[in-house]
Amino acid sequence: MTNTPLVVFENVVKRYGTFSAVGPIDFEIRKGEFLAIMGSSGCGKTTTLRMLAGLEAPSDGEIRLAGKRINDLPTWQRDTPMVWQSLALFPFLTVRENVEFSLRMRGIAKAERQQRVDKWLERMQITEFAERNVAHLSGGQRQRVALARSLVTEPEILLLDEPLSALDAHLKVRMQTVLSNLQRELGITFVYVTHSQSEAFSMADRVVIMSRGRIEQIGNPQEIYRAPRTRFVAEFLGSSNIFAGNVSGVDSTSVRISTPSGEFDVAPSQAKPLSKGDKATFVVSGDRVNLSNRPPSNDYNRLEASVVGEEFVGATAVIHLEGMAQIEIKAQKSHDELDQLNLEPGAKVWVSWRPDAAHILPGE
Ligand SMILES: Nc1ncnc2c1ncn2[C@@H]1O[C@H](COP(=O)(O)OP(=O)(O)OP(=O)(O)O)[C@@H](O)[C@H]1O
Repeated sequence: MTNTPLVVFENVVKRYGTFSAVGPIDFEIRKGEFLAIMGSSGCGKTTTLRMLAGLEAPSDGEIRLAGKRINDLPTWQRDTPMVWQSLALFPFLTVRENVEFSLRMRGIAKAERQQRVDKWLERMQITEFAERNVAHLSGGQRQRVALARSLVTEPEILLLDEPLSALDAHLKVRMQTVLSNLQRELGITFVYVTHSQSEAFSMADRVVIMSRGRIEQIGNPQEIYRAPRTRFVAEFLGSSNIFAGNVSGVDSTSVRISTPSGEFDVAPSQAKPLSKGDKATFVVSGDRVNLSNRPPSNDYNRLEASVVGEEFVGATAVIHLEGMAQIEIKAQKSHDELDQLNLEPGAKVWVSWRPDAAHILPGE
């Protein structure tokens, strides 16, 4: 992957009548990267991808591919093939004919077509099904045909719209590995739209998080997970311990924030320098809070809360608590740790955390 932008979205807006579905958005897609676009239903992910594919024209702004404006370039003149969840294979054609299709459309001679199709059938491990009708393949095999059909023209960029969402969990994970390996080996830019945090975070070099047609954050998975920019991103990632208030004091090592649930010290944020009186919102992830039935002996941030209930999540459990001013707190702990505590519903528990376990949301 390089830092050279292959695609640039500049002030791009898509309106349907008076409804603004996307934008304005500004972002770049780097050459050779695996970029995932994620967000909840209706946030504009597919519309963004369709604009890049040429299936929708932007209402405003400019999209550039390799430096050239492509707003009005028809789909068939751009090298931006797309793989959908439905795959859109031709049901009346064989695997070979499906893979060969776009080479035929480009007028490539028969001998070369055959050689390129054979290479891709082999690469996607579907040679043995070459003469079979695609209607008679399993979901995973059809996925491989769809990928071979898109990649046989060796495009610079491949667009994927929820390609794995119809597969069962096991096959999904297997196809994630196929996709990641393929992308790395080929060095082709992948733009991958998904609802799924685990898909986006396990495969992508960078993730774009969208909400209501706008970009909330763009960055690598670790950055986004450790340092969400906005309340939306924090909530989207399931980090539910969110405190909002006003800065009541600042020194070189911490910022004191006064909230309806108490006053807390938070490590200063380089992305958002704060002064007394400013509004501030911070998050503490559930796995970074400590629980105890007695007041903690350290001088960490603390608040008293009562137990609402317990939720089992495999090897850990999430304890739901409620503190002053109805603040909801979630603490994620191992079963061993929880065995030491009284967590009957209604029991009083002390919740504490270190100032550096909290993160100030710079976008709030
Ligand atoms: N052709 C259209 N006419 C009118 N509104 C549209 C059209 N296409 C999309 N929209 C609206 O634009 C918004 C964004 O849609 P889009 O399909 O891009 O969302 P999405 O994030 O991909 O959602 P999902 O994950 O459910 O597919 C939605 O509110 C949708 O209803």
